[in-house]
Amino acid sequence: MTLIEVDNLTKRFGRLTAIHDVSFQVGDGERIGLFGPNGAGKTTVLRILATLSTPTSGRVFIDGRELTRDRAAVRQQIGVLSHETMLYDGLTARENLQLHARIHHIDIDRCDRVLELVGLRSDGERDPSTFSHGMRKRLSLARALLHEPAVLLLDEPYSGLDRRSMVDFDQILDAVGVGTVIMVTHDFKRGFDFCDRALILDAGTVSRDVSLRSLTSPSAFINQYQTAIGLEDN
Ligand SMILES: Nc1ncnc2c1ncn2[C@@H]1O[C@H](COP(=O)(O)OP(=O)(O)OP(=O)(O)O)[C@@H](O)[C@H]1O
Repeated sequence: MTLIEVDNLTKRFGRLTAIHDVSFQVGDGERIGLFGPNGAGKTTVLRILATLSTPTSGRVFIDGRELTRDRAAVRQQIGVLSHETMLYDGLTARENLQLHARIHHIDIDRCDRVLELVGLRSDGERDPSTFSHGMRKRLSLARALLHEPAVLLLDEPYSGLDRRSMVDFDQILDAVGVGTVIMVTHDFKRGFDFCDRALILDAGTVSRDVSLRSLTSPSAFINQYQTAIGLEDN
């Protein structure tokens, strides 16, 4: 079943066309990686899906609802982990979640449940400013998961994480069981391991749609990536 449908999405910033005529579909339960060189338009696509940016033209449907018309309903369906951790220092980790829960009318009991899920239950009384980068990222993930979204949008979730923390992060996502994930990443190995499919963007368009499950190794994917973005093999 198709959960997300992206139709001919274009976004212009003044005279710059960041993405042009981007179309793809995402099935319920699919994990999609958005790959591409710097400036290819990955974050622009993700921000539109996250309702943080409005497309110049084109449409996005999530579970049959058109994103710009039904923004509030769409927001119920998505959880977003962006570059900025969006945490309030000065509040404890638990209070950060409780504030978010109150604003969005989410059962307050969910806060301890998600703290547990991301392995921070015993750190709930700490101020996140005292957390490591990996812990802050996990707390942000907890916040994104509070309302039990059907779709998780992740912008470079592995950046700044060491190998151990990356593995922990993937294990948390597996344990949480969020069905549908779209992640922007420059990490071929982790993206290959985690995602079912890769969309390779180049200069604002989808250059290639790759089924990762049909490939045997990350290097096979990297070969396809290099061809898709016009890089010669050396
Ligand atoms: N708010 C903005 N105002 C003007 N130009 C923007 C804005 N946001 C993005 N752009 C431009 O749109 C293009 C696509 O940017 P985007 O951030 O989507 O690329 P990206 O693939 O995510 O790149 P990176 O891998 O470097 O994060 C770039 O040329 C960028 O400079």
